[in-house]
Amino acid sequence: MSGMIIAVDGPAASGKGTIARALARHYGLPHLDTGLLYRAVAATVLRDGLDPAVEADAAAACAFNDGLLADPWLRTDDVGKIASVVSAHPQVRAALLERQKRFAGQPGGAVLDGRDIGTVIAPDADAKLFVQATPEVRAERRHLELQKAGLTASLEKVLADIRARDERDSQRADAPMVAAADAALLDTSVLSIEAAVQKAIELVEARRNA
Ligand SMILES: Nc1ncnc2c1ncn2[C@@H]1O[C@H](COP(=O)(O)OP(=O)(O)OP(=O)(O)O)[C@@H](O)[C@H]1O
Ligand SMILES: Nc1ccn([C@@H]2O[C@H](COP(=O)(O)O)[C@@H](O)[C@H]2O)c(=O)n1
Repeated sequence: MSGMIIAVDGPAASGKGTIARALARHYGLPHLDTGLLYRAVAATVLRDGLDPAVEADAAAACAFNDGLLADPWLRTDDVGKIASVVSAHPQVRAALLERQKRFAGQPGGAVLDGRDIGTVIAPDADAKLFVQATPEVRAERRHLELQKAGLTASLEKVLADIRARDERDSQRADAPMVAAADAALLDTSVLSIEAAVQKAIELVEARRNA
């Protein structure tokens, strides 16, 4: 289908990126992982020795080179943690807003995943999903991912980081992580990837046909 906008939000390691990519493949739509933009700002702050807690420093890092988006370093938990610090600054959110809205508004439609897609970036999206899973399940998934990458953080540390990130992302004043009032909730805690994707397609179809 052309022209459909699908918004996928949810906390860290809930599976929203996996689902968003699968929906994009299924419907033949372009996909934007908006978390990567905040990660690029965080990586620039770290690389340039700036202070992520200082809004002007984080805002200066928004002029990153797009080549950075392909750097695997951006996917690490250290960068993710700093991303959730810089993303709380209104100037950072404002600097990244237009780019995301343009992606969402392209004529053929799009799938975007993040924290504020259904509420701020694409409030008129055709279908909105809020993907959830318990913090314990999310920590296990992330821990497994880290183990596969040869890293050795303990499960307890990964869980503590996930809880801290949830707290920062949901409590910030500007565009906090929250399910849009018209989002369908999808809890993936006890679903395999295949079952979660199937459920996501069913929910999108239900919204399309509503
Ligand atoms: N339903 C599922 N069952 C088991 N593992 C899953 C499921 N969904 C995703 N995963 C795995 O959990 C990890 C996190 O998934 P994913 O990257 O999609 O989450 P995310 O919400 O986009 O995370 P982040 O916000 O940190 O980018 C990945 O290793 C993925 O393969
Ligand atoms: N729309 C978004 C997307 C992300 N963030 C912030 O970036 C951090 C990293 O995101 P990941 O999806 O790659 O884990 C995240 O913790 C948020 O702080 C955001 O604010 N809005």
